[in-house]
Amino acid sequence: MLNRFIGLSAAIVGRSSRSNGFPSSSLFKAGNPSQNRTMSTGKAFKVLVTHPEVPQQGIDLLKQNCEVIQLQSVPINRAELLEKIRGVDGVLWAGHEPLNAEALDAAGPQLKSISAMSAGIDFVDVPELKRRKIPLGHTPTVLNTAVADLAVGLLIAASRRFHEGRKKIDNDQWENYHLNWLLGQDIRDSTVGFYGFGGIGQAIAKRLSGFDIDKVLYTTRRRVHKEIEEEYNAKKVDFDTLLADSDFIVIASPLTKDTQGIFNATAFNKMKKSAVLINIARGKIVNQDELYEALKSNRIFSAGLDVTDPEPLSPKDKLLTLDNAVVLPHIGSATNRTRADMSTIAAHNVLRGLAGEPMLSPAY
Ligand SMILES: O=C(O)[C@H](O)CO
Repeated sequence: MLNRFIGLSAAIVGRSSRSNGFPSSSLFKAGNPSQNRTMSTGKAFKVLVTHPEVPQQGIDLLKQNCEVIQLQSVPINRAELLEKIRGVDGVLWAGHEPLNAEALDAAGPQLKSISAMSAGIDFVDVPELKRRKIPLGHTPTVLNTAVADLAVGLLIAASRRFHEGRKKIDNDQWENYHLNWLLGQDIRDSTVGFYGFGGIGQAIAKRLSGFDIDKVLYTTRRRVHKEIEEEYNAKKVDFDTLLADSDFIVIASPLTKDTQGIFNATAFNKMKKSAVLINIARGKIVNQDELYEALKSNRIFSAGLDVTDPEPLSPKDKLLTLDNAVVLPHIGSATNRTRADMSTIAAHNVLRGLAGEPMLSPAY
């Protein structure tokens, strides 16, 4: 029965794809007539949901077929997690708590399906999961638009000095009698460079095409499809060219051992003095001390960061003292609809893994 349900859900996903390739969460709500006709009431599996605030859409989906237990503490209490994970068949892993051998050992050998409720999986010991042949899902794509919207917001805020302007008001330094007061960088006719040009990068490029930018450069391991390059007037370049030629650089790549710390003093020294750096990916891709120096000395113009190293960032962090750094607390995917969709996709991943079928969004 579970197999029949999951097969049907795949068909629903296929039929209902929006432009980002993911379904509307409303199609998966309990009470959807298509589902009710085919759902089993049997609770064949036990699934742990690692966070009490996972949106109901995902929980309802799991509950139709599984016994669901849910952690109760926020922030996640590791001891509670290690206790409640014991004996479960599947896990919807929400949050960035380390998913490693300790957790897998605590679960036991029957564990057969896990999905993160995030796009990034840098908190997962992937080799360990692979070694144990446990499939892992995640939730990319569905958060592209929310993260892209935020990236554009950061790009405007950092290039037009929103943070500094607000501080001027707070400090009673309103000096607009100067003609060159708080002048920023233009977006029109600019070159925007993407470090990483997957779904999120492309969603940002799509939005920026409405800002009359001149061209898009990107640095990735593999070239994107020719049609995508044509759509965004995008050209693949090496890292040094990206740094030297871009007016705006947007970091939109996963954190890996190759990308960790790649935006360092050497990189900043190759950038234009007028360049604006945006990071919506992971804080550790940037060497934050060296970014601080580059911003403080005006070696680059400004930065807009949704992610930092570490997170949470201390309120006393020196980065926050800078006029030319706009810093947000990692809220790229934080919209109601996106969170609901993430829970839905993660629940489908878990169910499919339990059924021994390919996940909707496998992480490997
Ligand atoms: O990776 C993700 O899903 C976002 O950064 C939120 O964690």
